[in-house]
Amino acid sequence: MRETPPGDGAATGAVLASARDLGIARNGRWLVQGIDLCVRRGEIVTLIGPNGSGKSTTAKAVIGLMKADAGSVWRTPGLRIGYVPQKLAMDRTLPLTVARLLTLTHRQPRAAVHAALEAVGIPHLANAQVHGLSGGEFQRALLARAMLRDPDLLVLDEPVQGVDVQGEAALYSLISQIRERTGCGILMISHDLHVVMAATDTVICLNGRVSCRGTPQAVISNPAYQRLFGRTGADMLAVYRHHEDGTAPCGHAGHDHQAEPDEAAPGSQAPTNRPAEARHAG
Ligand SMILES: Nc1ncnc2c1ncn2[C@@H]1O[C@H](COP(=O)(O)OP(=O)(O)OP(=O)(O)O)[C@@H](O)[C@H]1O
Repeated sequence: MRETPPGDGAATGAVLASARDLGIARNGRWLVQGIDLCVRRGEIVTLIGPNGSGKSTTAKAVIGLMKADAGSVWRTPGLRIGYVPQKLAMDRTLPLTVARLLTLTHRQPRAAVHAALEAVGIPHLANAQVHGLSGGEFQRALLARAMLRDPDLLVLDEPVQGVDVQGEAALYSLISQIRERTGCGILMISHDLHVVMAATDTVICLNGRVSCRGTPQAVISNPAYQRLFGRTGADMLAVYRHHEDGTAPCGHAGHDHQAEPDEAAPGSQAPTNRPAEARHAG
C-alpha cells in the first residue's frame, strides 16, 4: 500500500481508501488497468459496467483481497471494512438461522445481532432459517452481517441480486440510510443501472478501464457511457431525470470528472515483466 492518499478533487470527507493507476493481471491478461478511484467517509461510490468489466476485481483490490500488479492501493490505517461479496460460499439449504449466519465468523453479543437486524428491518427473522428467506431478506441479512463490524467502509458487490424492482428501491434506500446514520463510506457494485444511479454520489463506469466517471447525471449523459450501455443507457437517462424531478435522494459529495476515452477493452496483453508489482503491491 502507498503511504499517502492521492488528492482527489472536491469531495470533502476523509479519504478511506483509494487506488491510483491500479492494474490487475492474471494469466498474462490485464483484467483491469489504469483505475483511479477514491472513497471518502460519507460518500457512496458505485462501480457500474457490463459483465466481466472488472468491477469485483477492482473492489477486491481496494479492500486488499487481490494484489495490485500495477499502480497502488491506499487504505487509511485501521480501516474497518464490511464486505458483502457477490457470491457467498455457503450452502443455503443447510439448517442455519439468520442469527447464526451473522455470527459464523465473528462471535457477537445477542444484543448486537438484534441491533444489526433491527437496522436492516428484519429483527423478526433472527430465528428464521436462512434457506427460507426471500432474496431481499437474504441481502438484508448479509448487510446486517457486514454492519456488525461497525465498518468505516462498506463494500457491497451486487447488493440487490435476486431482488425484485420494488425490493431494489427499498434496499438502496436502506443503504443510503446506513450511510446517513453511520457516516461510513460505501463502495457499491452493480452490473445493471436501475435506481442505483440515483442513490449514488459518484459513478465510475468500467470496461476494463475507467470509461467515464462523475455524478450520476454527468455519467449518464456521457458519450462513453452511452456507447457502453446503448439504448438501456438512454432509457435510464429518462428514469434518472424522472427521479430528479421529485423522488431521488441525490446528495452530492462526488467529483465530476471529464470523460476519459474508453481506450482498451479488458483482456489486452499484460506485460510479462511487472516491476510495479514489487513497488506497489498490497
Ligand atoms: N482470479 C481470477 N483469475 C483469472 N481471471 C479472473 C479472476 N478473477 C476475475 N477474472 C476475470 O476478470 C474479468 C473481470 O471479472 P470481474 O468479476 O471483476 O467482473 P465484473 O465486472 O465484476 O463482472 P460481473 O458483472 O459478471 O460480476 C473477467 O473476465 C473474469 O473472468
